[in-house]
Amino acid sequence: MAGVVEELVKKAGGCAVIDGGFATQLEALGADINDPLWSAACLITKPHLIKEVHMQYLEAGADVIISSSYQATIPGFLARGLLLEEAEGLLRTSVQLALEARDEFWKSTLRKSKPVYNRALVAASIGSYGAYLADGSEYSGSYGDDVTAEKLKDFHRRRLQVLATAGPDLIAFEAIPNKMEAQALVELLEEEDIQVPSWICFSSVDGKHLCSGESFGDCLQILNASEKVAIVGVNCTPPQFVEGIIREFKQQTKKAIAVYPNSGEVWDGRAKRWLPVECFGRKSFDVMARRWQEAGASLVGGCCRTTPSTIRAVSKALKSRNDQ
Ligand SMILES: C[S+](C)CC[C@H](N)C(=O)O
Ligand SMILES: N[C@@H](CCS)C(=O)O
Ligand SMILES: [Zn+2]
Repeated sequence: MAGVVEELVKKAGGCAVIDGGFATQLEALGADINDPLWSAACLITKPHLIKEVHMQYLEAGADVIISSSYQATIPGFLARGLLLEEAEGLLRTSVQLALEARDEFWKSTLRKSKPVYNRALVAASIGSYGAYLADGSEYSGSYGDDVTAEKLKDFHRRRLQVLATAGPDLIAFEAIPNKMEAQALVELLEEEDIQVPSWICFSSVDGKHLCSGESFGDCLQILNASEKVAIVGVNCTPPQFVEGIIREFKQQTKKAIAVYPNSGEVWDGRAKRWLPVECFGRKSFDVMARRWQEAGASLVGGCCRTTPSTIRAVSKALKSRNDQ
């Protein structure tokens, strides 16, 4: 584990808390994210809401907050009519807003007599190529025959460079749905010699494979070989699968494991809405978070359709255990 993460996990008593659904909470605050840029549209239209969401997750007890750049891509911003410098500026803004929220929150916490929080880390989010396509392929892993690892590296390269130099503590590659993209990211981290420690989290729809149907074990072998990857895990995956996934990861890797599942609802990529298939709320997350820690996760949080109240419950469950 990278030093900075190791220190945080230790301070958090063995399991650090990641924030919850970022886009979900932006919507709850009134943002319209029905947009090809999804939550990243708010970098243009409503940056104050982005900071507000970060503040709410910090207040809820998050030890790690994830920036608003999941679907912020240079081609996406160019298609919106922005200039290259503007697009790169918005990527930097996404990290800046999270850093500002972290620093302001930490300053206000230090003024309180009994600190119950840790100084949070900021992870710069990088969503998959499928997230950019906005066609549901981040949950199928099917990018078509013309997409190669080289093409994926070229897609990710400049955004990674810009975000890595914007001052985050971590880079968070989120909801990676297939092996080719995992391989491309590991190669890119080496080629660009990125010094900021990374996590790479996969998405899964069946709890046994990546969304593409490929094996976790094969992908973990690729990640295990890279010193640039500090943490591996799953996100935006139904929570009922997470305990089994942690147990499988434990057999396949020595790296720290992060899990931050969604609520169990399923994204309909065509209709662009969540289907309430089986929805787990904060009460279930409270119980499950303890089991995930016992199974070996070092970082636990929530993804889409989880909220600050979910994260408050997770934080309470994990931190109260440490006080015993
Ligand atoms: C994590 S999914 C719900 C993100 C949204 C998707 N990439 C889209 O733009 O439709
Ligand atoms: N960090 C992103 C991940 C979406 S899958 C969010 O929470 O909106
Ligand atoms: Zn998600």
